[in-house]
Amino acid sequence: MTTEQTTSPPRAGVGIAAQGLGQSVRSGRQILTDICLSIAPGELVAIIGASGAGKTTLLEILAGVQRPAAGTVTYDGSAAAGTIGVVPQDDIIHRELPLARTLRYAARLRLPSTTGPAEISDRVAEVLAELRLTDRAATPVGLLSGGERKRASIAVELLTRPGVFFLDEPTSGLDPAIAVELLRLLRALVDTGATVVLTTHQITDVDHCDRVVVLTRQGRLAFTGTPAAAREFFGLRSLVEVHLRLDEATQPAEWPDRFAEHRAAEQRPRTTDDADVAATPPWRVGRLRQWAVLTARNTEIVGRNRLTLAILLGSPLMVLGMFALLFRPGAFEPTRPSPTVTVMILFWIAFGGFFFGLTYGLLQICTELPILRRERLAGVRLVPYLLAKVAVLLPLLALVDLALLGVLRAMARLPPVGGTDFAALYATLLLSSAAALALGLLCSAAVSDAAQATLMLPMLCFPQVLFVGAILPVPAMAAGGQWLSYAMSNRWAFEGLGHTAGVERLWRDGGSPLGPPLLATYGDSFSRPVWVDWLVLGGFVLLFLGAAWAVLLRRDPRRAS
Ligand SMILES: Nc1ncnc2c1ncn2[C@@H]1O[C@H](COP(=O)(O)OP(=O)(O)OP(=O)(O)O)[C@@H](O)[C@H]1O
Repeated sequence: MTTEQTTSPPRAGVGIAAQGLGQSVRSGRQILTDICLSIAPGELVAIIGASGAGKTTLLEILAGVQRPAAGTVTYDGSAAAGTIGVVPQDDIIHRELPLARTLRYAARLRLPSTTGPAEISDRVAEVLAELRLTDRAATPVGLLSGGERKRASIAVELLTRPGVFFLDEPTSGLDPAIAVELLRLLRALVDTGATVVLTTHQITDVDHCDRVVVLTRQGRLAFTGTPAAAREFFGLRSLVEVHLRLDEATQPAEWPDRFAEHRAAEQRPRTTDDADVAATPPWRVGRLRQWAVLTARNTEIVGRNRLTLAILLGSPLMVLGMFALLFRPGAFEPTRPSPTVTVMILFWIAFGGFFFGLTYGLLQICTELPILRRERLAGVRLVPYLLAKVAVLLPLLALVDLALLGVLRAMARLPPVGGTDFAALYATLLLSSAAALALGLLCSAAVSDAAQATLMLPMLCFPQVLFVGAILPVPAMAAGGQWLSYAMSNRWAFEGLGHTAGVERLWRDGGSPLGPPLLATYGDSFSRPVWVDWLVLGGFVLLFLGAAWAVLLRRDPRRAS
């Protein structure tokens, strides 16, 4: 296999030293205690231990994904990790795109901005060849086999030629032959100078490694050294029985204590202080380029997923059809208006804009949180990430809002307003959709999965129906309801639409006896200049996007101890 390629600089393996690592969870339970270990540059290392022993936690701390509650990790003697590759357990790259496209986007997000398109193509081709995926380049990621997907996931990280790779259970779920092939691949990476650290449940994987780190069930270090030394230390012919041997201990600290004594007698291992290779300084792609790449990728994902696109555009059209069937024409006819119908038309248009925006945003983030988490490690920032969502979805919303207003006006369900007023109606509806989109993104950032997001939908919609002031006018609400109505973006959209549609004049001066009493009930709901409604709706957009940013920042594992 080709390992060193023409366009890539040689890789420098990174030495890692962990001192006194400890981690605890919210309940206060200690899940890792006083882990001290040293990994030399260019070693292939397996972390093993029973389920729940803390393997993933240790890997994430070593990779800088989690902050330890105690202790330090240094890379070649420095606290800065340089360029590292983290390959999580789940297959977390977008499944819709062909593999080569996925890698191109990943490269544009990870490589320095000065890297030109030809260089990116070369790098992607190199990585595909290195991971023996060249013939799968045009296959959508979702159609790759489990082993190929795992290699694809490694390929994403290989693009930057990191000096150290961390892989969480790379062989889990793979058949033994594919697992061995993957381990050989990792060995080939090590042979090019990289340091590779992985967790595994497959004890046979350890035989392919230079070093094994054994954790007890209590998250203590029972051993670190070569697999042969581990067999000798535990008095085993095969490490397959290592968990049984650990469980024979009468005290949780028995093996860690024995190992501490053994280590004290052993020669001092090569530590990172001895290391002579500096980690590559990390670079970060600029915000604007990140936004452009993410927007292009989102657009391509939406475009390739025809069914999603059909639902995104088709469901508003269905709603539009329902409105056309529900409302008779001529409710805004000045000589014979139907005041109660005008309220309903304006309210349902406002609610339609809100609902489309909300549903567009609600599944956007929660369905790709692991991808975001991974890309955050590669330097992706949250502002470009959120704005790239808006950049793709807002034009679609602009299209459906325009269709909604245009068709209803053409079918005489709206007043025959001129160009300026139509533009004002459109601006109100689009801002309302944008606020709802931002609210959807916020909720999507706050939940853990699509099921929770879907459950939130009624909770978000009900108040935007009840407290908007359409079904029950704001002056007729209880005091609490009146206060709550200020927080409903839909209220400002409904009242803004009503102002531009001229309902006050229509009810007061139109030919319906129902108009004046209705106007008395609604008070001055529609008398505000529409730009005030626009300002408020714009404020909601910023508020919800800001809150989504804050929530995502809080969820960043590197902030948690
Ligand atoms: N955020 C968290 N909150 C509460 N408990 C946690 C959290 N993260 C991990 N744990 C607990 O810490 C322990 C170690 O978890 P970890 O995932 O590191 O173990 P593991 O050895 O990788 O397990 P497995 O082999 O089953 O994947 C487990 O008991 C787990 O339930």
